[in-house]
Amino acid sequence: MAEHDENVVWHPHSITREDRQQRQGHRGAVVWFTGLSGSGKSTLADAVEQQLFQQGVNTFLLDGDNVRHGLCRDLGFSDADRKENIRRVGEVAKLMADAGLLVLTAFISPHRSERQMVRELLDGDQFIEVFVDTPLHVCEARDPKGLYRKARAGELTNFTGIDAVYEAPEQPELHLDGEQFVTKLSDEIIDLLRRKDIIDL
Ligand SMILES: Nc1ncnc2c1ncn2[C@@H]1O[C@H](COP(=O)(O)OS(=O)(=O)O)[C@@H](OP(=O)(O)O)[C@H]1O
Ligand SMILES: Nc1ncnc2c1ncn2[C@@H]1O[C@H](COP(=O)(O)OP(=O)(O)O)[C@@H](O)[C@H]1O
Repeated sequence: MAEHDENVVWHPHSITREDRQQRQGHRGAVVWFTGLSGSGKSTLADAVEQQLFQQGVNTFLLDGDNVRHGLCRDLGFSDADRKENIRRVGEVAKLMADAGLLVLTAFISPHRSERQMVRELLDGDQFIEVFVDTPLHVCEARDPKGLYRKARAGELTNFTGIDAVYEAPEQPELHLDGEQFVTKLSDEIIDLLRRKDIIDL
């Protein structure tokens, strides 16, 4: 892949992130959900987005399943492809957060190094890592898409938690017990966003 071109120069713009935040009444940030397939990332991100949207926050939800139909349709599930998936999503999330949106992302993002890469793309308090910690046996029992069954049957390889690694976050901003009720978990997230002064609802 082509590296950064030294002949391409960054162009400063007159309207700043602060200008946008002032108009919108809240800060731009990225709430980054990570966890096994079936842990509840999409469900939770959707619940949080609904609450925030109804309160007038400008939100956007980037979801692995959806992004892989478009922006990342050329990528599979090798380590290299997952890394590129997260790199692209991280860059898009950053652009959206700079535009003032409260971005929610729901990607397995199994590797610490890639989550760290996204963290470093953003300002310190703009990246909120939420670990949806649901035990593998619970995710496997839920199996809403039948993918664990296929992985166990050997019909699907490189499946996270079965024959591909999931590296749990060591110091996430929020560590959630994914077996609790969705309403309780989404309240915990909204509380954190308030405490961090990202929203003021
Ligand atoms: N091999 C393998 N491993 C894991 N997941 C797989 C695989 N193949 C397909 N799927 C489906 O793709 C969804 C995960 O995509 P992500 O973009 O979130 O993955 S990653 O962050 O790049 O690891 C994931 O969605 P979620 O269940 O919502 O997590 C699966 O439905
Ligand atoms: N907190 C929860 N308690 C019980 N079931 C849940 C919870 N969160 C999600 N689920 C269910 O688990 C399944 C997987 O959730 P999903 O949000 O698709 O996970 P992910 O996006 O991490 O793959 C779905 O059937 C969903 O309804």
